[in-house]
Amino acid sequence: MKSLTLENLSKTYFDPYRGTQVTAVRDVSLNVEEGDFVAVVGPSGCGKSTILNMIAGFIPITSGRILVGGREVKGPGADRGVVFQSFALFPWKTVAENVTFGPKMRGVGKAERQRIAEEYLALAGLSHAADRYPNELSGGMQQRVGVVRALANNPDVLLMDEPFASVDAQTRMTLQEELTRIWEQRRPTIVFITHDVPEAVFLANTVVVLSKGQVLAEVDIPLERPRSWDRLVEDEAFKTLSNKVLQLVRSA
Ligand SMILES: Nc1ncnc2c1ncn2[C@@H]1O[C@H](COP(=O)(O)OP(=O)(O)OP(=O)(O)O)[C@@H](O)[C@H]1O
Repeated sequence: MKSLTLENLSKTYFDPYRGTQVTAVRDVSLNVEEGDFVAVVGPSGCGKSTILNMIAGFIPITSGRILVGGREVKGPGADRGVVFQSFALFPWKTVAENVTFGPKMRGVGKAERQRIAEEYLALAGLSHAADRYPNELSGGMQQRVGVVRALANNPDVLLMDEPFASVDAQTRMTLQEELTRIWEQRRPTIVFITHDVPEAVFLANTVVVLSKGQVLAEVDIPLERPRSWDRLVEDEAFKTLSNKVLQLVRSA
């Protein structure tokens, strides 16, 4: 795992309807320490996905720099793993084969792939589903496979764009608890994008609030770990922090 640094990052799109340039991200600087967990929130259109897509290397940056472990990155790379809300597991591959697809592409041998599958499926509580196919899994299980598939590539930074937005509320809370547990065990460097303020506060060490493409605030979340909804739902510090972030988002 490595640190992630954004230096004066900006992105301008050409809007074909208006025939003008639109600045989606303006001069964003951010430092995510190695092994840190940062959530990014903000109203629709504030530039969250644009920032994540630039970090992933999926879209070119207009100006500024992105550094992973102090080294400037340009374009996509296996050093940055990405988990989206809707992503495709390979339907013709089993869960274990999906998880080890990246290692296989990198030339990792069969025995080692077997070990990786066992390790990561156990991490996600999915050992029993190793030989199933994606269409035999619930939505929540598919999201779990997506998360460990990204982790099995051993990325320096894990980028997550609303990965739990499409599952029901109950499953979503379970996935959030599992992600914090996995983060505590493995300490991947995570940037997690979400609309959902309680989700951001529950998961992260720092919540970054974006407004109109700029960083409005960085809020520290010094809540104890391990975090569970049973405990935090009635926790005064959690409520106070969530309200603080919510007010910032509403003012954004
Ligand atoms: N390909 C594009 N071409 C032109 N404008 C774009 C493009 N992609 C995004 N934008 C504009 O850039 C701004 C930021 O969009 P972005 O999708 O990054 O916001 P967001 O915070 O992720 O929104 P949401 O929460 O709704 O997904 C918006 O004004 C959007 O309309």
